Amino acid sequence: MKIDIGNALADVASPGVSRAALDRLDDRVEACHDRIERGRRDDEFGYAALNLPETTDPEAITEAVDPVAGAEYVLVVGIGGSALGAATLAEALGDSRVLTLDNVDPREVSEVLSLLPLDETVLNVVSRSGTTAETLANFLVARAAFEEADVDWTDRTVVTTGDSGPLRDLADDHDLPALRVPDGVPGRFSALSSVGLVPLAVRGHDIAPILDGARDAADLSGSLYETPGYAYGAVAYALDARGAAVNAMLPYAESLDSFGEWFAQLWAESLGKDGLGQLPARALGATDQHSQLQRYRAGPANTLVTFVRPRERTSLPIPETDVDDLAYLGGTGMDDLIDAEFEATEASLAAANRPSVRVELDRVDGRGIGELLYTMEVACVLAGELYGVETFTQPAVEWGKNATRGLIGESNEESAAVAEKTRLVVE
Ligand SMILES: O=P(O)(O)OC[C@H]1O[C@H](O)[C@H](O)[C@@H](O)[C@@H]1O
Repeated sequence: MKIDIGNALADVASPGVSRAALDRLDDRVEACHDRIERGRRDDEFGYAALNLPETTDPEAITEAVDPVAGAEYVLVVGIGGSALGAATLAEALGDSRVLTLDNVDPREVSEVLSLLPLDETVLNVVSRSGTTAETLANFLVARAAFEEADVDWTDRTVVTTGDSGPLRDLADDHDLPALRVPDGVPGRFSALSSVGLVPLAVRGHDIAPILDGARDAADLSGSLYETPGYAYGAVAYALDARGAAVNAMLPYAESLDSFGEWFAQLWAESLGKDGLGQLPARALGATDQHSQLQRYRAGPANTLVTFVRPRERTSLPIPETDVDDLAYLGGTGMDDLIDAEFEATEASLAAANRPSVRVELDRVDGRGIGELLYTMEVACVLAGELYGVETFTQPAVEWGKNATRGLIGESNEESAAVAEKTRLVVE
C-alpha cells in the first residue's frame, strides 16, 4: 500500500499543509501512536479492532459455516457496520451473489426476496446488539418468505451476533450456526471479523488472504512518514483544520464502489462529533469525472479528494476503428484508458490548486482489500486521536432511533417531539 500526499502539500494546494506543519504534526502522531498501541495491548473497546488481523481465525469461521458452505447465494441481513463490510469484501472479490438487505424499503425487500432462489440461498443475519429494528424486521420478512416457499429457513440461516440478545436466543432455540461478534469491536470496525467474513466463507471463498493483507498494514510505527494509514489520517485531519471540510472518496475501480460506502460510515460515525469531522462524499472514477468533478475543481475550495487506484487491472483491448476521430482509442486497452483518466483528473485538481491524496494498492483482490480496509481504520483511529473525539461511539444516531421506536410502539419524549415539527407547506 502506498499513500502519496504530495498533492496535499501547501506548495501545490490550497488548503494545503506545509512540510514544516507536517513535521510538527508528526510529534503529535507519535503521542497518538503510543495511545493506540496501549489500547491494542489492553484490548480496549475500539482499539481491539486493530488486533483483528491477528485474532480472527479464518479456519474457525470456515468450519463454523461448513453445514451451509457452497451456497449459490448469500443474503446478508444487517445494517451499517453489520452489512457494509461484507458488501465491500464481496464486491472486491467480484462476487455478485452476496446480496444485502440493509434498508427497510418494502419494494426493494419484496423484489430481492422474490428474485432469489430461496432453496439455494443462505440467510446471514448480522447484528452486534441483536436489537436493531431494521435488521430484525428484514429477518422476519425474509423468514416468512422462506416459509412461504416451503424452504426450511432453519437449515439455511447463519447468525452473527453478540453473546446475548434476541438473535442469540433465536440461534440457540433453533440450533443455528452462530458466530460471535468479537468483544471490543464496534460495527464499523468489524469487517475483518466474522461480521464481514462469514458471507464469503459460505460462498466458498478463501478468506485467509483478506487477513494476510490486513496484517501487512498492521505493523504501525510512530511516524506518519513510515505508516501509510497514519499519513492519510494526519493529512486528512490537517487539511480539515485548514478548510477541507469535505472528503470525497474517489476510487478508480467499479469493484471499490461499496468501499466508498463503507468508508463513509467509518469516517462520519467515528469523527463527526463535538462540531468536528469531515463530511465523507462518495464518488466513482471515471464515471463521476462527468458529474461531481466540476464541483471538486471549481466549487468551494473545501474538499480533499481521495483517489484510490489499483496498480494492476484486468486488460481489455479496445478494438481498432476506421472512424478518424476515435482512432486514438484503437490499439489501447480499457485499463490504459481508465488509468489515463485517473492521472489526468489528479493532475487537473493539482493544476487548480485543489488538494488530493493518492492511495495505491497492488490490485483489487482479497489481500488488497484487506490491506485497504485496515489502513483506513488506522487512519480513522489516528484522526480521532488528533481531533480528540470519542472515535468508537455514535451517540448522535440514538435520538432518531428512539423517535422511530416511539412512533411505531409506545410513544416517548423523542416521538412526541416529531409532532411539534414546524411546517410551511407548499403544494
Ligand atoms: O450490529 P447492530 O447492533 O445491528 O448495529 C448496526 C448499526 O446500527 C447503529 O445504528 C449504529 O449507528 C451503527 O454503528 C451500527 O453498525
